Amino acid sequence: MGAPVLTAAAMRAAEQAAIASGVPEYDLMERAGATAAEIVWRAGGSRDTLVLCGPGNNGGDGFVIARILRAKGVPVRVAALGESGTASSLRARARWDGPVEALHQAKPAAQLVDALFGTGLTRGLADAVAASLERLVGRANHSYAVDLPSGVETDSGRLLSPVPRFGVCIALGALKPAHLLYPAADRFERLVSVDIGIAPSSPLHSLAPPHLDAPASDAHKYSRGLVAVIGGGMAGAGLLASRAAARSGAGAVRRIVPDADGRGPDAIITSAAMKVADVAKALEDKRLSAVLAGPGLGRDDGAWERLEAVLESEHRLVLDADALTLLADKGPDQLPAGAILTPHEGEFARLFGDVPGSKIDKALAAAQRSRCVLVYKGADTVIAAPDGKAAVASRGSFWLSTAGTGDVLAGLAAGRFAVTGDPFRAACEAVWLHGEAARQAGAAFIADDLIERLPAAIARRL
Ligand SMILES: NC(=O)C1=CN([C@@H]2O[C@H](COP(=O)(O)OP(=O)(O)OC[C@H]3O[C@@H](n4cnc5c(N)ncnc54)[C@H](OP(=O)(O)O)[C@@H]3O)[C@@H](O)[C@H]2O)[C@@H](O)CC1
Ligand SMILES: [K+]
Repeated sequence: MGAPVLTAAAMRAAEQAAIASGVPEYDLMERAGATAAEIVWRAGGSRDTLVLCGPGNNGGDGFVIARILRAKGVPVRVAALGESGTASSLRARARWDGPVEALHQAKPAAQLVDALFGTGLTRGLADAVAASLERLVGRANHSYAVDLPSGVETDSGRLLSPVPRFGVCIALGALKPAHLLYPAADRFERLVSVDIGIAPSSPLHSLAPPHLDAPASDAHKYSRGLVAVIGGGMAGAGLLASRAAARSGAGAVRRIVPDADGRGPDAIITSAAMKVADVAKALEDKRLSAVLAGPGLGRDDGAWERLEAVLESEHRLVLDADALTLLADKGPDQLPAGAILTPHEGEFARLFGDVPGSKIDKALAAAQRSRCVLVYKGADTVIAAPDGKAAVASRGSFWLSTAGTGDVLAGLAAGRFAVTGDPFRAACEAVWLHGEAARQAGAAFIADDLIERLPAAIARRL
């Protein structure tokens, strides 16, 4: 499992649990401030520093940071937004024995620490405050956001007012959704998560590198998983998916297509299934461990009939692309429980409509409603299971925004589903391997390049 991700409310509950177990709230603030100060000091030594402090506990952290940096000999100034309004922040402010400037009058410094707002932000910053923050971050050579960049909504990652881009974001105690969801996740270059002595637990995690197994000594192609990819008119997309499935660690891949076109590597068996009855017959093979439908399937009546045969087959299913569009048209109630669905934003909206909440909330609601594992794709990808657990993959390569990468992901998901038999685990493994293949491929790659990188990505996790 990756690092736990806590909403603002879950974070408050974790904080309350720590307080109930005997750790005073102010001790948490001192720990948070000391840990953040250590990070700033290690990177910046005695650079001229300006700390911006807000009215709540985020601001309290800022006063602790300022005090500790100053004690280390760092030239520190503090600029505050109004008075401190919580018991702990008042205490932290009282221990700062330097002057406090008004935010709008503060002069820039080489190093800027933003402790204006954290998880308690309830609305966008006033224009003048947002402008001061933008000006001071823009003039600093090094900038740090304490817990969150001020202006981002903790649970959704939305920007409630303009937010400048920071060098480092120091997540206190646990990750929050805004550390992983865009656009907030793009408001800092580097994310550091620090322990402040609370024990966060959550059904929501950042996506962790998977632990994969090499085949056992008695493995054979069927025991390792036989994948069928149901193709249609657009052979290329189905081929990309088939080739990704073939390099996913599964034992064998069959392409079931209208015409035996002779394309693809020799290791992939292509069977011609002209009629729906032929598709249904091909799906009668009990050795099939997972079936993928969608990439290149088409959207005409013939495609729908082939998809119906897939839905009736009772295999483990991965549904992507055209399959999702067809299901959105024909009625999402026909979504087969237990499948993996891999919609991008448009497909998600067509299938489930306007679901309220953050991207994580939307994915979880859709998973619950469909009783499927959702891989809600994008620059941030949310993998959600019907039982309420979710993983968020973020901060990967933006070069993945190119044709065919979705087909590769779908093929990978089918392959890993065939190997593991567990849809959530398979989806997490597929998303991680996809991201790792992109990382290895570097820049300006095409979807085919990702497939070539999959064996090395898998080898890293054995
Ligand atoms: N959880 C933990 O374990 C620990 C948490 N810690 C730290 O506490 C932080 C959370 O602190 P917090 O709850 O006091 O909220 P915070 O972000 O400081 O702001 C709230 C204040 O701002 C106000 N306000 C809101 N929006 C506004 C706006 N647009 N413009 C102007 N004002 C606005 C709001 O008042 P309101 O007007 O909404 O009534 C309230 O006064 C967290 O991020 C972390 O840094 C650590 O110290 C230790 C352990
Ligand atoms: K902040």
